Amino acid sequence: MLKGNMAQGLIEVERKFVPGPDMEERLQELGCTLEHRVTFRDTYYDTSELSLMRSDHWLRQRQGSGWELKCPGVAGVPGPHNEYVELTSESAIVAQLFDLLEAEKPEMAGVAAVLHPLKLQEVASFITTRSSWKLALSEGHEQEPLLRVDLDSTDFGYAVGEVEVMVHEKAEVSAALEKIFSFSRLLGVAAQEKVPAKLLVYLQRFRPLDYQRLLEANGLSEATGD
Ligand SMILES: Cc1ncc(C[n+]2csc(CCOP(=O)(O)OP(=O)(O)OP(=O)(O)O)c2C)c(N)n1
Ligand SMILES: [Mg+2]
Repeated sequence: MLKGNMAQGLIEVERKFVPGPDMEERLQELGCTLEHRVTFRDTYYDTSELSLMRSDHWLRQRQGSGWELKCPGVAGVPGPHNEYVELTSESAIVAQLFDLLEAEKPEMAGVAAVLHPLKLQEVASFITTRSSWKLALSEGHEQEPLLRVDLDSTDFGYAVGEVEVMVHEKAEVSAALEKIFSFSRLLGVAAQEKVPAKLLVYLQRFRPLDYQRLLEANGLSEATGD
């Protein structure tokens, strides 16, 4: 489906966890430094049949950073983590959308211009307040991909953390997973802990019929723990 990831987008390898009350202190003890605190709105789009989400593709516009399409990853390592290719170039996103939705691709268009012809509508919109942490690198390891931790809380009262490494190639995924798992252990995250994405909790609460549809489509039965 996707060819070289270098040109197309980065691979996000991540693991979510339930943040405890003293998580920020714990991160500092473990050598993390605060990068920033930000607040942004995410708006997700799909067809009325949820064609994108049902095939594990997630299209959103994030306030301040533009369009993004997360596509299922390529390494296929099973476990309590996620691996997605993130497309952020509008032309790559548009090309992928037309591919997925089997429509005739226009010569040139931005994502906003193709929403209507592809029958893509807003399905969720919520605000996240995030603190972003990064693990300070030891000397001589400048080449290594950075480990990041985000602590998120949403305007609908859900909090989730994630330990994340971005890599360029499939071959780097397993090393990234090692890092994520060993750091998660230090954070005290239970080995098989599975924590739902903000969007899935949003859909379950506010669009239960859509949520049900998603569950039926791709076995997300454990997504929000019921
Ligand atoms: C059980 C289960 N969980 C998640 C998924 C995938 N999924 C569900 S919603 C979804 C889209 C949202 O992804 P997420 O990482 O939760 O977003 P966020 O942390 O806000 O963005 P970032 O800043 O990291 O880019 C995905 C990939 C799945 N298929 N199954
Ligand atoms: Mg994430």
